[in-house]
Amino acid sequence: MEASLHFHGVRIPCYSRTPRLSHLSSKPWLSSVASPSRSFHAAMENACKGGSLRGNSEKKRIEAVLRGEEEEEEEEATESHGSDAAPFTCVMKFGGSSLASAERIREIAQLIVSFPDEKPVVVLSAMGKTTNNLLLAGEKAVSCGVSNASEIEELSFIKQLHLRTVRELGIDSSVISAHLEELEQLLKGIAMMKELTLRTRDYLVSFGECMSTRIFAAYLNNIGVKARQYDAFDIGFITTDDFTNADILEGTYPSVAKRLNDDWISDPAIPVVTGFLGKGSKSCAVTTLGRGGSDLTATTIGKSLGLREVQVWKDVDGVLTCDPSICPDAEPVPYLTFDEAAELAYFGAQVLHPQSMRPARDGEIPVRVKNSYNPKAPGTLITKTRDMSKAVLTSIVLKQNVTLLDIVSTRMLGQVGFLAKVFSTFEDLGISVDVVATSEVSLSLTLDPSKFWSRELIQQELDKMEEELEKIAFVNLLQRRSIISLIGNVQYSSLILEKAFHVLLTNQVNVQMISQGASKVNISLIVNDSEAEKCVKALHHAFFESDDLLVVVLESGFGNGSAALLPIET
Ligand SMILES: Nc1ncnc2c1ncn2[C@@H]1O[C@H](COP(=O)(O)OP(=O)(O)O)[C@@H](O)[C@H]1O
Ligand SMILES: N[C@@H](CC(=O)OP(=O)(O)O)C(=O)O
Repeated sequence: MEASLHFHGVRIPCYSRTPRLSHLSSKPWLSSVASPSRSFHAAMENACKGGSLRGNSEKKRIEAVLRGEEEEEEEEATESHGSDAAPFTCVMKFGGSSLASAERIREIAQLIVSFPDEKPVVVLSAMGKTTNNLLLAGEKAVSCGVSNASEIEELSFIKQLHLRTVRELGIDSSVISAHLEELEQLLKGIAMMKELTLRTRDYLVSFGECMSTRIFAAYLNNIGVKARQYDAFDIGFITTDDFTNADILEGTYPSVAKRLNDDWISDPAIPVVTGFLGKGSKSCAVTTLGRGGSDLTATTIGKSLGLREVQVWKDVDGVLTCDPSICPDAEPVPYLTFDEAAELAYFGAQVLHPQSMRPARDGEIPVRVKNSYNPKAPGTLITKTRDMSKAVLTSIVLKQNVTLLDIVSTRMLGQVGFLAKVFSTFEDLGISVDVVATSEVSLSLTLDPSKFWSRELIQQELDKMEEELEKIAFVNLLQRRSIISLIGNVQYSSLILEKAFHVLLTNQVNVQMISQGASKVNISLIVNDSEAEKCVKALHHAFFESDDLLVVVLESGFGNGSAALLPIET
């Protein structure tokens, strides 16, 4: 007997390759899925010239949106996504780990149709480790010579993975063949130029998401679920021009809502959108939102459409009490607030993109972190508030390889404007500060060089910063430090600190700086890199795995629990 599922009220057969939703529209969808967008081709032609995605008219349109001159259109868009007839219910975002092979893609497609009441917008990352491979291929291309560019190992790997996947899914390879050819041309261009600018790097990695979404949309159509592929840079994702780490601009929200709603109204089909990508507002070139940026794409669409929920599907059972590669016994955390999740992500938990909570918090759109390998697991639900009365510690996060800076004023006590001068130096140099502890004449702070500096320039940037600060202070720069962040309810800070310092003392670790942020969800401890993992393991054991300390782990079942620790009533 043929297995079947119901989706949007329509019965569809599992793994059938015959489209069954033709009554939803008279437009032949598959043909447009199969051909890469024209703007993409135009961009490819420009790639080695460092060209942009669109011509002048597009640039003018973006500028007009940014100036607010398309307000009428924006208002309409906002109205339409707020109405009862809103076509979409949620975003379902799948990361690279969920899309590693044809088999995984089949499972994800089945997972999507197994929620018949959902009308999702699907956001996808690149398949498996494709982004890493694209970056490696780009780096190799810089020095390998034009004649060797086609032989780069990572290029062969990317080609094999994508061609094998389309073959195994029964999709025509034309869906991605133009992209694969143009990717090879781009690598030859990089080899010829012997340089890989940040702008070209973004363009290079965009191939990953552009191909995965085309494959997935074609597969959905093949099994009878009508789908439409979108490149985010073509549907209104407007960003700053900070290549490799761009910020989403406000104009994105109404533009994306309008495009997705309008398309659905004229021809209903599940949108399959590239994660991680945008279009620079000035350059009109492809930008990326920073590693792991598809989470941000998902929450941006969630806010843009005012959806009920954003689901981010990973390869773990939700946000865990610690990075499982450090603590294999880490447990899922059932509930988090946006603030907790944002701190956790910002201070290094790879599971969520650091900026991804911002649109969700602004739009009050709940975010659910789920496991695509274990869909029945409840996952983690992230909302604006949660019952914090019993929550003490939620998660432990480690951020390694940070720089600690001790700055002591050369002037006497009471010097006015010392802190202002220090921070204006950072501002002038474009340096981001993470954790700060201060007295009147001295301060300690941590810098995260990986965020703002290209690797080759770190030392020059640090030297410049020292030179500037030494005009007003004694400066001591300490590298290879780690921030251990204790995320939870800082109302219980004495309990958390008492326990944490007991663990650190037992392990003979000296804390070099401590900071409790105004967010009331994070206490940060700075230790040497070399001791950091040992500390995290010991802290996790004490807070989450041990029952001999003065704690009891509350039931952490989804629905009534919280991953909390409480003092035992004595
Ligand atoms: N606190 C944490 N909770 C859950 N996962 C974490 C945590 N810290 C680090 N991770 C890592 O994050 C990974 C999931 O994030 P990511 O690789 O970005 O997923 P995807 O590519 O599917 O979006 C997990 O495999 C896990 O190893
Ligand atoms: N593919 C991009 C964007 C992304 O979000 O990936 P993932 O969801 O697999 O972390 C990256 O690897 O950074």
